[in-house]
Amino acid sequence: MTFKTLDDLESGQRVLVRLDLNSPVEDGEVQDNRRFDRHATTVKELAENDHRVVLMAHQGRPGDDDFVSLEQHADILAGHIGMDVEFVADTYGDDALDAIRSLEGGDVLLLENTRMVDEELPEEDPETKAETAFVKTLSEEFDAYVNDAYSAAHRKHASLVGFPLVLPSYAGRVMESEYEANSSIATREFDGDVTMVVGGTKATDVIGVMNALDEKVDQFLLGGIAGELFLRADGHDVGYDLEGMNLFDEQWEKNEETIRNVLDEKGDQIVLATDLAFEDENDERAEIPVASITEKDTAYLDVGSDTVATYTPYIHDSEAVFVKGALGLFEDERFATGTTGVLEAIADTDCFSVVGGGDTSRAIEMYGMSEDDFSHVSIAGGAYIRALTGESLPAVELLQEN
Ligand SMILES: Nc1ncnc2c1ncn2[C@@H]1O[C@H](COP(=O)(O)OP(=O)(O)OP(=O)(O)O)[C@@H](O)[C@H]1O
Ligand SMILES: O=C(O)[C@H](O)COP(=O)(O)O
Repeated sequence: MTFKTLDDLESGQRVLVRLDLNSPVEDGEVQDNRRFDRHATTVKELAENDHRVVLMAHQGRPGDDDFVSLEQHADILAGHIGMDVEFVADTYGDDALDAIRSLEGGDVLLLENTRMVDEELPEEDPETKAETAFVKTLSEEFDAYVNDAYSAAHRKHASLVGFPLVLPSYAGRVMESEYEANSSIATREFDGDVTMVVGGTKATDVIGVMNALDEKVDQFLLGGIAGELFLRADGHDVGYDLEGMNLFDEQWEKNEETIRNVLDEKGDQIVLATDLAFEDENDERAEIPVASITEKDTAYLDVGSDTVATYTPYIHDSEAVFVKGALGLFEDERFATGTTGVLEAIADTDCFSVVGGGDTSRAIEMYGMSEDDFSHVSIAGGAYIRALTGESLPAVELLQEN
């Protein structure tokens, strides 16, 4: 491990901890999710080592519906660690400082949403962030900084890159495990086949992964919105926006040439869906072979069962399988077959497997699978894709320099 961890942290200190508790919010209700459960390990360990633990996190983006206070997050987190989590609706003002100074060893306090601080969001160099009033004021109150927010590590925000320049810094347990697993595709050598399952909504994610990993990966199995755009490039009447949709055509305009080039250059490594699923006149799942599609008149919401049957042998014959992005609208049970079919094929083997993508990894718990069926289930999305493509994660690099 190339950074200091909690094993290196003397007990009984004043510790400022950055988590990523960014969660789905439905009608103002913050939804519990695996991020709370994973970060609870770090928080509990710090409290049990008699530290005065102060937590920072963000929720949503200013102006978005999910941009809310962290008050609910404190209660959800408390439920996961089985301890009180005090909340103060302030980040670095007098209320926050008073709350911080009144803590005793083993206490846990959550500060307000970091994105309510003007200096937090602009992506700036760590040196600039270290000079902000936010970082300078808070860092005076602490002996150490712990960054556990791997899934936000691609952001050059003050709470992520400002503190490591002014406080001794350590990786939390989530940071450790996510870094280890997500960098493994780049750092580990596999004797057998390596397979990547790539889907989801963003063609640029799929293109980035293929361009970065074509030397490492033997086959890319495609699905989702991105997979349909590759089918469109392959000459099929799919991957088009129908009335009222905005999933395909804008991406196609921006990426057509790149998609065609990737398909030409890496075609022997790319496996496309052989059939797709849609909602029939009875609102039920129906499937159609891609070769039989001759009209641009249907919205396809999943890859079909024949595609799963085609993809399964690749997975069974692989030493390592990495997943990024869902193969269908898995949130609707009728269109979960592609995503769950592939995940079950992975679970059936003892290959090294990493499942990533904030939305995709939710499919595991939604459909009764266990995280233990996989080597690692990442809670990161954008950060995971950057790890796979070898792009920098500024907050991780700063921990390594500390
Ligand atoms: N054919 C499809 N039609 C509509 N939605 C789809 C389809 N295929 C996949 N999706 C959607 O793609 C989403 C997952 O893709 P996304 O690009 O968000 O990847 P992720 O890695 O899971 O998330 P993130 O990158 O945001 O962490 C799912 O929520 C799913 O509903
Ligand atoms: O949920 C996430 O992907 C991370 O928390 C990053 O959130 P952001 O994309 O709003 O920076």
